[in-house]
Amino acid sequence: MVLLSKPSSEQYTYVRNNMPITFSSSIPLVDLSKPDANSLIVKACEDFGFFKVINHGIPLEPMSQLESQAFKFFSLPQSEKDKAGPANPFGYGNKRIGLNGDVGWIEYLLLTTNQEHNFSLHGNDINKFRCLLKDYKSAMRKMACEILDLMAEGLKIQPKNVFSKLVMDKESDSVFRVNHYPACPELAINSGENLIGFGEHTDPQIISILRSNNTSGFQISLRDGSWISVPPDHSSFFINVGDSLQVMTNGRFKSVRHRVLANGIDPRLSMIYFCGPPLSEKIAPLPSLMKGKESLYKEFTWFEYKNSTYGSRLADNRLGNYERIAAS
Ligand SMILES: C=C1C[C@]23C[C@H]1CC[C@H]2[C@@]12CCC[C@@](C)(C(=O)O1)[C@H]2[C@@H]3C(=O)O
Ligand SMILES: O=C(O)CCC(=O)C(=O)O
Ligand SMILES: [Fe+2]
Repeated sequence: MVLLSKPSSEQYTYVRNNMPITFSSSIPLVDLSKPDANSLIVKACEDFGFFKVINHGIPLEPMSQLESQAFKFFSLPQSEKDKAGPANPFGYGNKRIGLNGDVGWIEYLLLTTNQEHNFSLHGNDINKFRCLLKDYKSAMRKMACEILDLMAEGLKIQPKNVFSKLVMDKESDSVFRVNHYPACPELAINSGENLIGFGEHTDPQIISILRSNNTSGFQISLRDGSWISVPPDHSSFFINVGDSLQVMTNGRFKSVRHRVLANGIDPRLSMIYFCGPPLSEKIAPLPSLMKGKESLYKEFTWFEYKNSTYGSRLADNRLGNYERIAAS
């Protein structure tokens, strides 16, 4: 890894990564139309904290339209995009992620899921963009619930909606994010190098549902600490286990560390639906999963955890502060 300082007025330092990239074919695949989906989901969450979903029943066409609208927004002049910012907490953000100095080769829109945003996205097709966003968000919420119900089924716990009810709740604190990793002509000259687009982290929520265009860059970290690239597939969804689900399963599922490398040649566009519980929800292991064991975590609400994430750096082990040290 070498540090690349951008000349000119940009004071950001990007991490260049020229480690060889390993594409993996071993990423767990869940066919939602098959009866074994529930047990495959559980196995994938235990082994990887990550899986790919096919036969989800969500039509490609509206997703492609939403993708084009998003590309159109990101191709506006910088001054126009900045009018929708800063992403604090919602809106357009550029290069900076979070509040504590993390940067990446990225620009993004951070949006609520239960109300329409009041900032202007762009002139002409604003109604179309809004409409596509609204439909996509409700499709994601529905799919999240289906997956979470299968998860409870696979774990053989009752009621079936223990997880999904948190996302269905009208107070659910879910977030939607559209990420754009632009082409970078300067970088493209040195082929084989990458910039950190989105630095490594775990998602703090229950699960996140990711869909991207056909550009690679997304990587997950395996249990042995190695990184593998996830082959992109614009017609499938990828599910990340988040920190909250790790806690609710008392560590049986582990949240997956992931990151995005930008190759500088092909722009990447991804959309992520982060399934969050209501702010007042206590995040604690489900009694049915404790099997007489102690909780590995101190008790906290989603509000407390979310606040603590805003005080952290992207790569921090945020759950570390909430781990209960076993009495010896
Ligand atoms: C360094 C960051 C950036 C944070 C907050 C803090 C720690 C966790 C990050 C994320 C990661 C997942 C999506 C997001 C929306 C979230 O919920 O947690 C991100 C958020 C942000 O981009 O604002
Ligand atoms: O943009 C992507 O593909 C993933 C980004 C990500 O991990 C996030 O926004 O939390
Ligand atoms: Fe993430």
